[in-house]
Amino acid sequence: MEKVVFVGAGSMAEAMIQGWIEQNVVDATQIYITNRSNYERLDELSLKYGVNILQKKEELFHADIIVLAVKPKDGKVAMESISSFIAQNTPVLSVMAGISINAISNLLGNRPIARVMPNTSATIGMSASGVAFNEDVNEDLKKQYLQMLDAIGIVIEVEEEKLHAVTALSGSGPAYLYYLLEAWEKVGTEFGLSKETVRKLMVQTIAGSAAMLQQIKEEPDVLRKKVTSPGGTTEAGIQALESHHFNEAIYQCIKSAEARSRELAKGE
Ligand SMILES: NC(=O)C1=CN([C@@H]2O[C@H](COP(=O)(O)OP(=O)(O)OC[C@H]3O[C@@H](n4cnc5c(N)ncnc54)[C@H](OP(=O)(O)O)[C@@H]3O)[C@@H](O)[C@H]2O)C=CC1
Ligand SMILES: O=C(O)[C@@H]1CCC=N1
Repeated sequence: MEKVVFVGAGSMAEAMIQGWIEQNVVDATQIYITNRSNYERLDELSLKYGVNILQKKEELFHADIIVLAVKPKDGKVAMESISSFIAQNTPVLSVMAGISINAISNLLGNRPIARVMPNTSATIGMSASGVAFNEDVNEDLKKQYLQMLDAIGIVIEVEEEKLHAVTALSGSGPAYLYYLLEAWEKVGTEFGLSKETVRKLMVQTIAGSAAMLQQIKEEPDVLRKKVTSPGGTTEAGIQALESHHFNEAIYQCIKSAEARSRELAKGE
């Protein structure tokens, strides 16, 4: 991989750039970035990671891979602006939520396309990514794509249709956990603990629970029951979650996010 061009240099692009550089997947000198108008951001990333700023669109002709990392609403304009500058077979990797492979090939022509749904934990090599490929991605390229995605976390190949669900679950997932932590910090400080103490306790609680699920191959409900003493504190807590319709809230959360991904796919 000689030249990787990011079209859109926002937070997801930065997460991937940082992950790829730190995991030695792509050298900073091989990465080129471009934005619509935020040149300060390009300077910032260039200074921080040593990546190159794309000077003119003609340079896209020499790209080995183009990463589309603009917001879904900007996808059409961004693709139209590069379509006449990219070589016939240059592979495209898109992280745009909801924008289908079909929509991408309609604007950029038939070519190898990977649609990826990473999450921001790519920054530290901990993304949980889903990926779908079109039929123009041959086995060698698929291997290369999977290696790149593996370097920023774990990656699971799914049917394209299922990327809506992946987006709603693991794409948005970090935000749900941060939101939960915000709520824990609010209540913990109401009980007189400092925010720092609650943060330390609960971040370790999240990390420990995730590690338990990974290392001790037991179902979440089995692990939950081991925490829950009859008539104890956890039972009281879970009962409160149930009476406040926790399951329904989570169901609606994922359903709304999945539905929004489908709307984005229709350009709404
Ligand atoms: N953030 C997340 O957790 C995740 C995001 N995604 C997906 O990643 C994509 C990017 O999201 P995110 O990084 O958060 O968004 P940001 O808003 O942080 O970044 C988008 C970037 O795209 C640039 N841009 C917009 N229009 C164009 C254009 N026409 N040509 C070139 N660059 C352009 C913007 O530059 P300027 O400021 O100059 O307009 C901006 O730097 C989205 O499609 C999202 O669905 C996927 C998984 C997780
Ligand atoms: O909120 C969004 O649309 C993007 C997709 C997944 C995470 N962030």
